[in-house]
Amino acid sequence: MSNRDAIVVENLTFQYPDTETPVLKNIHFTLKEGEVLGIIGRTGSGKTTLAMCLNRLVPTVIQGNLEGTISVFGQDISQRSVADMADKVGFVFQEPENQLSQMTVEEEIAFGMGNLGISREEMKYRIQETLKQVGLEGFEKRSPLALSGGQQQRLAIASVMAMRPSIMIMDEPTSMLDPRGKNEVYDVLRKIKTYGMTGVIIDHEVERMASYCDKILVLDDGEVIMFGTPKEVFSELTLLHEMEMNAPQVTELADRLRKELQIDVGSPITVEEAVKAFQIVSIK
Ligand SMILES: Nc1ncnc2c1ncn2[C@@H]1O[C@H](COP(=O)(O)OP(=O)(O)OP(=O)(O)O)[C@@H](O)[C@H]1O
Repeated sequence: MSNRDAIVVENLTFQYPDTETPVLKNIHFTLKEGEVLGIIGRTGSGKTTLAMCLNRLVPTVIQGNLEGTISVFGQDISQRSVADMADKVGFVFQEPENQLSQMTVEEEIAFGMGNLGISREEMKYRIQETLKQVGLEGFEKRSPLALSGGQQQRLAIASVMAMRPSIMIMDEPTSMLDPRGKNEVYDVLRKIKTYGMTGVIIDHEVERMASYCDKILVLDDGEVIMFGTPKEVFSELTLLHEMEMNAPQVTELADRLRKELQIDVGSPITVEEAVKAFQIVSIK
């Protein structure tokens, strides 16, 4: 992992024009290049607004009063337009149909690149490359509307990846999908991560986030309540429960085993960690 700061957010406060109080309050965090940040929090806590501040959708398209600074790879983005940010910060939305607008899969991937002035040859190369990365080779001539939900979301991811942004933001990319679709998308995200992608993902899937994310940020009523590794954040069960959130089920189970049966297996956050912890306890 690189030591370069990818995103630095300092004193970020944002208020929509028609609300009485800010929806984001004095937010601070730093994300290193190659890290993936997971943002969690109950509904209305400000997750989407925060994500949209990072690519300037807020406050340039969705307006309001923004204070504080956001730097992307050392550059203050306060004077940038959304178009200006497109090749630096890619955004994948919750509902793929809203993002897909073209007649064929290859046209869909070419569409975003078209705005960046990329040559035809390079576009052809990138279409093949990204289709391979998301497991949609052979689908070039298909209509995006004829794909399954998981395939559509992978196409939406491919069309953002083809623009080669340094940072990918994904706002609940699996919330509209069934378990199979969710698995397909996370399999792709894991693969992309191995290329050193810097990412920000909003999701309610704490099990998947525990193993996928490097850092977790917990938002509540516009404030950062916790920021740390998944282990640090998901070990704070009392705090999470106060905010009506849960840790991964294995962490919840370990907590109940300790409290109700006095069996201490620590605080595993993934099934793999839990299995190891149980092995140690059963050997003892
Ligand atoms: N354009 C807008 N104008 C005024 N208020 C807004 C606007 N968009 C969002 N809000 C309000 O800002 C708060 C934060 O909304 P936001 O969508 O960022 O939260 P969220 O954590 O992403 O929620 P969810 O999990 O439901 O998607 C909410 O109270 C919401 O009603």
